[in-house]
Amino acid sequence: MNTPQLVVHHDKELMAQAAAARLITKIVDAQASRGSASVVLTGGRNGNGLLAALSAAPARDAIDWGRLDLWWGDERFLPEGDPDRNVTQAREALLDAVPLDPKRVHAMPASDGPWGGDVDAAAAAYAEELAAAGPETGHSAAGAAGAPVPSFDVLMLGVGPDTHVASLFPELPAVRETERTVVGVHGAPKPPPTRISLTLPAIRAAREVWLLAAGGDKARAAAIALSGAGEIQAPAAGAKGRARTLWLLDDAAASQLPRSLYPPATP
Ligand SMILES: O=C(O)[C@H](O)[C@@H](O)[C@H](O)[C@H](O)COP(=O)(O)O
Repeated sequence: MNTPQLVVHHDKELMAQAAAARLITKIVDAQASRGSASVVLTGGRNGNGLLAALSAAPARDAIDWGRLDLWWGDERFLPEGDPDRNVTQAREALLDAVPLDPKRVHAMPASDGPWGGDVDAAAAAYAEELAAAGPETGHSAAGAAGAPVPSFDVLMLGVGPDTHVASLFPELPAVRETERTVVGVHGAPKPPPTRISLTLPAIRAAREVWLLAAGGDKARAAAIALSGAGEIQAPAAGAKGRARTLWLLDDAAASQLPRSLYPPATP
């Protein structure tokens, strides 16, 4: 598995703008070489900041919005339209302003959807939707194959102060999952307690995984995850892309990284 690369920006606004520019280029290149692109969005302030920066970016419409598939890394299991749902926040930050193909916007189920309050059934349905779209097979750390998921071009993840990514929290059952690609999460320490999440095998099927961490409250998490911690204790440590793993940080989030990692050595 590849070694994470680090890019540190001065502050969170610059990080969001630079990450948005990077994402535009990535999507445009994928569309040029494969006809379409697939991106996995994350919830949280850092992910929404990136979407807002993308919305304001002059090069925004270099993207062919009708040939973009959007998926989610996790969702807060709440009713459709709830302001705390990740998809609601993404729509406000960007999605409502661009001409996406609604069939390619793969929101995770809501708690008032066809599966009602059964989060495990809702998670299984999302796994089926991924399998129907996906040629790739998820790979766990142990190499066991999960159900297929698409070969996402970019999968973004916010990083929590406790090193969680998506809704994979340290030591909880979801982070130990090696077969299923999507799971229901019960008792999450970050509200709301009931969530849907991709698992590490599904995340690791992505070509590129980008971890977004801005702010001093992320400094300890970044230092732990990048210093060889195990993925059960530090889920962010297990989030790696097949071709590339990129940590996008600001100065505050990079402030506790070991000197061997940052700043890079000069020749
Ligand atoms: O639904 C969620 O809550 C998330 O997807 C979660 O994993 C989030 O990305 C991190 O907690 C970072 O959130 P911030 O960027 O707001 O710190």
